[in-house]
Amino acid sequence: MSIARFLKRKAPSDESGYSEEPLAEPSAKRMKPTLPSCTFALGFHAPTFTVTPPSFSLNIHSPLSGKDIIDKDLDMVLYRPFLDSPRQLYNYLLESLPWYRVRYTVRGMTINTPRYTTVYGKDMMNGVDTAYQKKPRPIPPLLAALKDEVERVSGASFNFVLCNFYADGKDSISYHSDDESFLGPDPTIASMTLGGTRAFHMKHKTDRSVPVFKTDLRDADLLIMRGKTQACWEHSVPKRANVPPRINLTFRKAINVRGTNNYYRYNVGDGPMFRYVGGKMVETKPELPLADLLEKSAAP
Ligand SMILES: O=C(O)CCC(=O)C(=O)O
Ligand SMILES: [Fe+2]
Repeated sequence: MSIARFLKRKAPSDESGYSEEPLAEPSAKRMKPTLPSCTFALGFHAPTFTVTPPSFSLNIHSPLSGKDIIDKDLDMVLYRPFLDSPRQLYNYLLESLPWYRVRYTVRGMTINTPRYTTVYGKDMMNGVDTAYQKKPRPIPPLLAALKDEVERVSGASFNFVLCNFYADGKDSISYHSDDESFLGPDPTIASMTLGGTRAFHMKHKTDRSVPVFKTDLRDADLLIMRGKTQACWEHSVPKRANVPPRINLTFRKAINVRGTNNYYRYNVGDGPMFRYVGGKMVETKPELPLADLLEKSAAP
């Protein structure tokens, strides 16, 4: 559904659960999903988004079966596909989410994050908002519904959804592991792909005799990384020529305030916000109405 079509609708008066401030920035037990196919009512309170959310079905693929990917210190399960008919979800997230291109400084060096990011959630300490450097944003109902399904399948629980958008092959994430202490020991991280296929590489941190693990991640894939995977391996999405755009959602559990502060700092940041309008990213402000944005996107 296009944003233009959303615009014609009025916001319901009870759409009060969510508003965005101009923000300055797990060994899992596998379970069978109890609902092989679910229809979600997709209430989605996007920031400053004064339109009624669309309603469409998200169908968990049935029968759902995961493929184990096991190597030295590596413990993963790949559900391919996790969802049937993911296209609407991809389009909706791309057009509804506020995106950021975060720039930050470490040891005097300016780093430009080479992809669009955004984040929702709050750690399990669940402090008052004033305890945080940036006000945590509740997970919108659509992403919360997806999170519920991912929790059901992975047996893990999550309180954060990190979103990446790789607009083209120049966008990437370099080798890293999601092993910060604020995730607790041996965190389970669930990673969902929507849209284009991208290469996904993994390497053992210390044992150079273990071959690099190379796969691709495809539309509607759900990769669950667990056990010692984060402690012992790094993963990356390398730059590529001529690849289609891709959204990645990662589901995680942060155990303390430090995790929340870290996630907002590096996935929202202090810079401008972008929206995907009329087929491209347009720099905007949270308060700018979508009609203005559409005009801006139409400008040459
Ligand atoms: O896009 C992906 O598949 C990986 C994303 C990732 O590793 C991260 O956000 O930490
Ligand atoms: Fe990661």
